[in-house]
Amino acid sequence: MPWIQLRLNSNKEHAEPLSDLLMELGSVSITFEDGLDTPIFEPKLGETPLWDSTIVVALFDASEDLAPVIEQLKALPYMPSNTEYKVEQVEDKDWVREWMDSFHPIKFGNRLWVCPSWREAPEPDAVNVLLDPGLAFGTGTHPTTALCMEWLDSLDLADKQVIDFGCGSGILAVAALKLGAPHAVGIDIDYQAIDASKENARRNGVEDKLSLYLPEDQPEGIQADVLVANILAGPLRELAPLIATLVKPNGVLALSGLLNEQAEELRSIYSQWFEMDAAAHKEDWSRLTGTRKTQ
Ligand SMILES: C[S@@+](CC[C@H](N)C(=O)[O-])C[C@H]1O[C@@H](n2cnc3c(N)ncnc32)[C@H](O)[C@@H]1O
Repeated sequence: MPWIQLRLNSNKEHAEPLSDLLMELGSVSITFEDGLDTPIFEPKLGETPLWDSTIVVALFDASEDLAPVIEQLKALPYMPSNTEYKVEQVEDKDWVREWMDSFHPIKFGNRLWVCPSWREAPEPDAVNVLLDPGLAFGTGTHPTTALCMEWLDSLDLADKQVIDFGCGSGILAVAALKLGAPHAVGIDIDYQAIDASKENARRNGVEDKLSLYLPEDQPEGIQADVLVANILAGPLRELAPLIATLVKPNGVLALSGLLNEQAEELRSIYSQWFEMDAAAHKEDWSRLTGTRKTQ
């Protein structure tokens, strides 16, 4: 179906009421874009923080006449008189198909591959994780995930219990299981991540070896030989004492999701419980690893 979109500049205060009005006026979807390249890195779950300069983009069926819509917007008391109302044709594409075409197998370290579930594995005898991320984060294309996958690939996971804290699509837990870990626990605050992880474990034939929990359901006293947490600096800072208790003495951990400038602070916090190694970097992102002290 062909589409048109109306694009206009707004701000933090007015973007939401404008969005509500545009939906009432027939828009089928609204997107907010950053008007001034001021990225928001760590929004809380369920929150949609907006930028001081927010571009509102409203999608309409191409048969809609946008002139009366624009007239109603112009009449709003808070709409600046110099607002530009840009009407654009939207190229008609199969967006799911487009995304699927752009997602290719990726190799991490020496033996580990992530293959989209709809593609053939380039090395059938390698350790292949078949993945469909669904609505959850974790395709392997992001540097924070890649840093964790490379670390897992470098470990001998035979006999090792693994915790994937912030499991998203389950990519790290499933990779650990396919690399030989006998059991893994995935924990995430987002139930869509729990669903996606379950499905990816099933797709890879390791569902019997993966236990998944929302944090409130996590059993007391669980501990792992290997813990990987790719969840951004804020939660890693807040959860440090808890994460430390989840790792056995002499167990190892990897922390990812840190910007390079955040690594030193996190390294110092986790040094209370872990002998920390030098950070590894990929683009703007760092990974910290360490070994749990025995006391
Ligand atoms: C960056 S994604 C990582 C997903 C996947 N592990 C990967 O490496 O690609 C972070 C995940 O952590 C989850 N998360 C964020 N804060 C959390 C918390 N306090 N406890 C558990 N999970 C959390 C998010 O819901 C999200 O799925």
